[in-house]
Amino acid sequence: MTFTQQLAAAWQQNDSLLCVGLDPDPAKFPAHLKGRDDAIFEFCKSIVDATADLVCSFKPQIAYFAARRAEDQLEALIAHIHEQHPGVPVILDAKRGDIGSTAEQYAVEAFARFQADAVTVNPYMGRDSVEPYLAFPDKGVILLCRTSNPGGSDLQFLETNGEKLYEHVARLAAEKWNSTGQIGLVVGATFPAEIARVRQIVGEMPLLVPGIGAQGGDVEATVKAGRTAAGSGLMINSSRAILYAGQGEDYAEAARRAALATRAEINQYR
Ligand SMILES: O=c1ccn([C@@H]2O[C@H](COP(=O)(O)O)[C@@H](O)[C@H]2O)c(=O)[nH]1
Repeated sequence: MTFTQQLAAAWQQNDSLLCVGLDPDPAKFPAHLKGRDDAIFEFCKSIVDATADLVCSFKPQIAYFAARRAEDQLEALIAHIHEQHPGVPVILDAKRGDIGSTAEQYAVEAFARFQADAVTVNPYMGRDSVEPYLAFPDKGVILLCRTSNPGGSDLQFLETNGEKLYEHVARLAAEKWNSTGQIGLVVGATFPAEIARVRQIVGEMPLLVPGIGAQGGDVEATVKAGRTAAGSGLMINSSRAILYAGQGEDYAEAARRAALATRAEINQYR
């Protein structure tokens, strides 16, 4: 099954457009996990097991694992998701971007080493920097388009040939680079008008939308701007607001409650 097919099945199976982001920060872990060698894996595994029936995808952010020399725990976590929750696709948030020969190695890292179903990629270096990921035909490639951070406007809002750079990225992705149907785009929930514009340009293409929860993006505006005619098309990411909904030993139950509430809020506007 391809990433796109898996995602469509998860949208339906779990009645969910929610993507839970796995950004494990040991400083925020409950006391009973602190000091354990496998704390990152254990923390994320409990969150995954408590929310897997409520999400359309999981999105581990590689920096949180690499910063702690915990890539082995990331590998184990993704393997756990595939074994225990096989319908839920994993998007590795790595935001890679480099010349083709190096991109080939990044693609192997994401898809062969970590066994991710999709990876985030920075398209700034152009088509040949994206192609090595597309050589893995079952995998998704999610390009940064209009990011959720305020500084994203510094470059993404520059005018080029009568349109903004993020619009150009969306158009390139939809009209020139996506002949295999593997591409999706990142568009921040903090900019609903731009989500609507991107949806206009790219048709039904899946959009990964971070920025609700801790970054304050408006759920109603996000869903209304980005949903497809079928009421899906979105992976709306929330990381900190779900992961750290509780601080005690019952943190996974608190995460489940937060995920349930977020899914319900999203579904209200589909
Ligand atoms: O434009 C972007 C692209 C990626 N991210 C990532 O999403 C999560 C957001 O975490 P929250 O805790 O829900 O704010 C994080 O991993 C970012 O690296 C983004 O926020 N914006």
